[in-house]
Amino acid sequence: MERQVQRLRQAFRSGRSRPLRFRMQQLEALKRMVQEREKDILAAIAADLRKSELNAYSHEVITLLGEIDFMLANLPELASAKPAKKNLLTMLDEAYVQPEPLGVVLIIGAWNYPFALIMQPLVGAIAAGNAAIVKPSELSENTAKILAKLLPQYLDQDLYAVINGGVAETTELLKQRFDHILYTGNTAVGKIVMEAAAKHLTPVTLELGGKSPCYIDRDCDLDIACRRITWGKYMNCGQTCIAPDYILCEASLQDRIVQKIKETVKDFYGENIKDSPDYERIINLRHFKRLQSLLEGQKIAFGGETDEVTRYIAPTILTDVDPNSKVMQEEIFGPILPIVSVKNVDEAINFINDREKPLALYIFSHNNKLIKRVIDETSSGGVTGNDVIMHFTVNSLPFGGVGASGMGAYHGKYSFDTFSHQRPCLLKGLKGESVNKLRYPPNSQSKVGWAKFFLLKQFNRGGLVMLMLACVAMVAAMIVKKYQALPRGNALLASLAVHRLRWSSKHS
Ligand SMILES: NC(=O)C1=CN([C@@H]2O[C@H](COP(=O)(O)OP(=O)(O)OC[C@H]3O[C@@H](n4cnc5c(N)ncnc54)[C@H](O)[C@@H]3O)[C@@H](O)[C@H]2O)C=CC1
Ligand SMILES: CC(C)=CCC/C(C)=C/CC/C(C)=C/C(=O)O
Repeated sequence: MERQVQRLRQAFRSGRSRPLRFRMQQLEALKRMVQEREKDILAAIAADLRKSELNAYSHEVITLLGEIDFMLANLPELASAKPAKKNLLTMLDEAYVQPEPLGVVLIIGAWNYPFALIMQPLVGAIAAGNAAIVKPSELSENTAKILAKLLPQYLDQDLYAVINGGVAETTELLKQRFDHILYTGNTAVGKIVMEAAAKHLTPVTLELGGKSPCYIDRDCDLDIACRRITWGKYMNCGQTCIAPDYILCEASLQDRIVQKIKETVKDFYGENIKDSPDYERIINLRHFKRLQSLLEGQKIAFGGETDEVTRYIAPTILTDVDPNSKVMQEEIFGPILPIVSVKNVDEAINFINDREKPLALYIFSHNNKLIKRVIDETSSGGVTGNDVIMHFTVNSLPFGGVGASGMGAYHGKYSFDTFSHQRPCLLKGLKGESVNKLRYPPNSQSKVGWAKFFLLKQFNRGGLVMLMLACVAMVAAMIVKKYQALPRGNALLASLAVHRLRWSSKHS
């Protein structure tokens, strides 16, 4: 592994990944890979999650293609140097922020959207000019294999590599030095990743999980709310990091919500859910058993059927759920939807704030003021009002967690920024030493006064133009009069002195 990382580092050092033309070529190649090998990719995802090819395309390919197209269209602008505001001391210099690639980055993916969670960050890493190693989840082994087969066929093999394996291989990989690590997965492993990264002072983006609450207000269209919640909760069999984890509502709404979700499930998946091509399965036996254990002792208002052989768990709703029960202590990550009663929105806000900051928060209400209030008085990675999941699809929004649900963000511009260093550059000429004397020893009260004036004085555009005109006029007048009493440069200081005196009297 050490040699593999070194090989990538050498390729990065050659500078090959930096030119925009190269980055665009690699992104085009990635797009070609997705288009030409679509069937193989969808078949791999389908095999891992018993997902229909149509759903695999909707869940994992559409947003990826959008991300690639965004980068292709915006890369020149994203990668360009951005001029920076200057102060009086650097007025004549060049100041700008130049994004630069970080180096060799590591992307570790999770199994629940095994293709998208590797490919979307990879798009950002390539766009920003890095070399990258990707480590797909071993639990979604078919997708891991197809990534290892296809990526080297389409991308530069010295700059981008796939390493497959489980805990042992990832542990070994994490001993290597990277310039950034983006990890997607559970919080416990997130801590392991961060600890390993700390040994090399490597920055991390942690895309973790958590329990994303969904508050349904009394003043709401329950038909629409329940249809949207049913879609977001049961898609991918509840194995979505931003699925609504549980519902908070007034007790009087509970039965109507159950009834409407029940009807929607029938509309979506038919009478025999097991036969629906749109309903997935639990990834493995460990997770299946974990989910089964969450049902113990609960009041099952709908669903609850399980089948160990096929790892099927029916869309399930639990009512009158005790906030202290097991199902409310851990992220569910399966098709089980608890409803917890609260008296009103104040109690809902307190309920949310009493727990770890979630990855997503959903609020359904006709009342926009109420939605804004819940947003203002809580914290979460992201929010969607009157829908679920959809903020993930807007690539102008940063996607990521806060607190226990993660750190850093990606998607669109934010992916580019995550994998870039914003390098401040100030290019000065070698003239102007008379002004520079102000910062050279020996120091004096007068020099401090001048330094304060130059660095702290705020000019608006008009003020700056007036000051410059005043300086030019004074210098011109002095030249005309052949006024030589002050050495060159000090003439400029003299013109500024008038301003400084006025300013100092206000700020001393
Ligand atoms: N914020 C986000 O964007 C997303 C977050 N998630 C979260 O991920 C979780 C589900 O994923 P997991 O079951 O964790 O997926 P997982 O079991 O696939 O693990 C994630 C990655 O960590 C690696 N890994 C596992 N144990 C490790 C160890 N001891 N040391 C080093 N590496 C190790 C795995 O090889 C894998 O590549 C949920 O909590 C979910 O909410 C999932 C998808 C997106
Ligand atoms: C057609 C349509 C709008 C599909 C939505 C697809 C979507 C947002 C899937 C979630 C993808 C994802 C990677 C989730 C996660 O991180 O768990």
